[in-house]
Amino acid sequence: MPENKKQGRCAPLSVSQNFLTSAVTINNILKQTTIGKDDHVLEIGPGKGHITRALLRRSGRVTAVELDGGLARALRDKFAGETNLRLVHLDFLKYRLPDEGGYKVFASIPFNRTTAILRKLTECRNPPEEMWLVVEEGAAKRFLGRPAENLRSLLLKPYFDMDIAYYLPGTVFHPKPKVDAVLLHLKKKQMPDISGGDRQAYRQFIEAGLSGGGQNLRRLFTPKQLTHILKSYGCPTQFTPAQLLYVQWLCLFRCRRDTIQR
Ligand SMILES: C[S@@+](CC[C@H](N)C(=O)[O-])C[C@H]1O[C@@H](n2cnc3c(N)ncnc32)[C@H](O)[C@@H]1O
Repeated sequence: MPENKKQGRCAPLSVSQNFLTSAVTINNILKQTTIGKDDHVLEIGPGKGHITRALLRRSGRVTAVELDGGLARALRDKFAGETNLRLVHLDFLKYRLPDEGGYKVFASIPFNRTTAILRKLTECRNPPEEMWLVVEEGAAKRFLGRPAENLRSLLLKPYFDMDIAYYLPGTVFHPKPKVDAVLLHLKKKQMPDISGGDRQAYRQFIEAGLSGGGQNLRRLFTPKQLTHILKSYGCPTQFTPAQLLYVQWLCLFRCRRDTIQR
């Protein structure tokens, strides 16, 4: 089922309208970033424009994509004459990201669209150099592979360094959401751990390896190979996929790829 759909319908916009209005909080979280006057920043879901205003002060130019018609109209009025701002009234999932050139993303995004938004940003042809996304704390931990690696964390880690840059209690939002939020930071790796040519094979390896409780992973290697690899890379000999760390998955993938190529 598509991430944003429940019983075939998109979740209503109203379920994710938690606005960050405090200028102090917004400035505190912006201080965690590298955003400066040379940067083009993409904001997803500007809402009432509190973050947009702070981004305009700090960056070179801002593109803000808002789905809600009423908010988009109010933003046009609020920022009339602002030449460094491009406002787009559109579903971000349908927005065409820049094909080339560097850009950064800073956004307090709708929690119910987190995975779809992150996939769009990280799986496109020209991902942002850096992203700071206000997301639900639980979701951020899953992307970081805490407490255990999972499909999403393992597909992100070859290409992005990730960390939690700031913790935001629910009380800083209006209305207060049911969960706490964090500022998730992703930085594109200059040298990805997986080359473009291996991307598809890596994805298939991870998908196969995570299913079947470790049996599928074992079937990809001879028992001798597996014993050797597990020992060399410090993996437990009786493992479940959830016990393996990202670096161990990476080593297993490389061994498998080299065996096939030999
Ligand atoms: C959690 S609110 C945050 C608003 C604002 N950034 C703030 O922090 O005050 C999410 C915003 O994203 C907008 N939004 C929801 N889904 C969207 C989508 N698919 N594309 C663009 N904007 C979306 C909502 O209308 C809302 O303005």
